[in-house]
Amino acid sequence: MPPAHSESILITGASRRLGLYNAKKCLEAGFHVIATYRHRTKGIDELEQAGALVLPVNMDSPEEVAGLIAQIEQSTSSLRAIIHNASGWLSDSENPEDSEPLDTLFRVHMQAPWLINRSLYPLLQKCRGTADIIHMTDYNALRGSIEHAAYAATKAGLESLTRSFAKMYAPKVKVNAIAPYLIIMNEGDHVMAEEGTLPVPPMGLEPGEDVIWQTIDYVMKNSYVTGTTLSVDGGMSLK
Ligand SMILES: NC(=O)C1=CN([C@@H]2O[C@H](COP(=O)(O)OP(=O)(O)OC[C@H]3O[C@@H](n4cnc5c(N)ncnc54)[C@H](OP(=O)(O)O)[C@@H]3O)[C@@H](O)[C@H]2O)C=CC1
Ligand SMILES: Nc1nc2c(c(=O)[nH]1)N=C([C@H](O)[C@@H](O)CO)CN2
Repeated sequence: MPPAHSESILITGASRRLGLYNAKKCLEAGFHVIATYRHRTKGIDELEQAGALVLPVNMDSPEEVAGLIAQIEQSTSSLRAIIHNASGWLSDSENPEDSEPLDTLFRVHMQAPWLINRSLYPLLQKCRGTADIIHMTDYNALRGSIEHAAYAATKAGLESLTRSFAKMYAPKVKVNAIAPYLIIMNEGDHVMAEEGTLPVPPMGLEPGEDVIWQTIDYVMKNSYVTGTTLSVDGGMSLK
């Protein structure tokens, strides 16, 4: 178990890949971790065994988000950081009359962070030093996407909330976004890579999860960075 005095970090969507990796890095750094998941995985078991408080929540449900907030308020007296990592990689619907996945991704990428940041701000204020909110957005948030327009739009909304919360919460709480290009491939990327249709950054593909942890660590250690979106894109913006 981490030291009782260690500060708490809330990270959402910690069941796999980047969320799981960065939750483990927070534990290694000596923080007490509160990790949320939707579907329990071996990774969540590992986090719990390492001393993290693991809490189930579907961020698509405002009622479940309210329940999560209440559980966090009962489990810690302060928060050092909130990392909004939970996200749905959902393709747009073929049906022009269907407003999914826009509705779902609005709730997951914007409404849930909105509710959590505003409700847990008092816990961030009780942090010994400066606290942090970090939003995981995306290289394509402001560029748009042909097949993931709802995903890109709601990530762009989250980037806008980054700047609004940064204005509201300074100087006690810094608020920043991290906008990666492709850090870890998923099914569709492997197909595109094999077909040669996946755009490759000047620094190459798949840098590994640690480049995101390095950015989180930098943001949390820098007392003067707020309201920014930090690109972690291998130079894609140069192309
Ligand atoms: N991987 C990459 O290359 C890139 C990632 N990003 C961003 O970085 C972050 C991490 O990416 P990555 O690890 O690939 O993401 P994944 O899609 O692999 O995992 C997302 C996490 O969010 C959780 N989640 C999804 N929907 C919900 C929901 N409705 N309620 C609660 N939790 C939910 C998932 O839980 P469950 O497993 O239970 O569904 C999972 O733990 C995301 O915000 C992503 O948008 C941005 C650009 C590139
Ligand atoms: N929630 C997720 N968001 C994103 C993912 C992912 O797997 N889950 N993957 C990417 C990659 O950049 C890539 O799949 C885009 O082609 C973007 N966001």
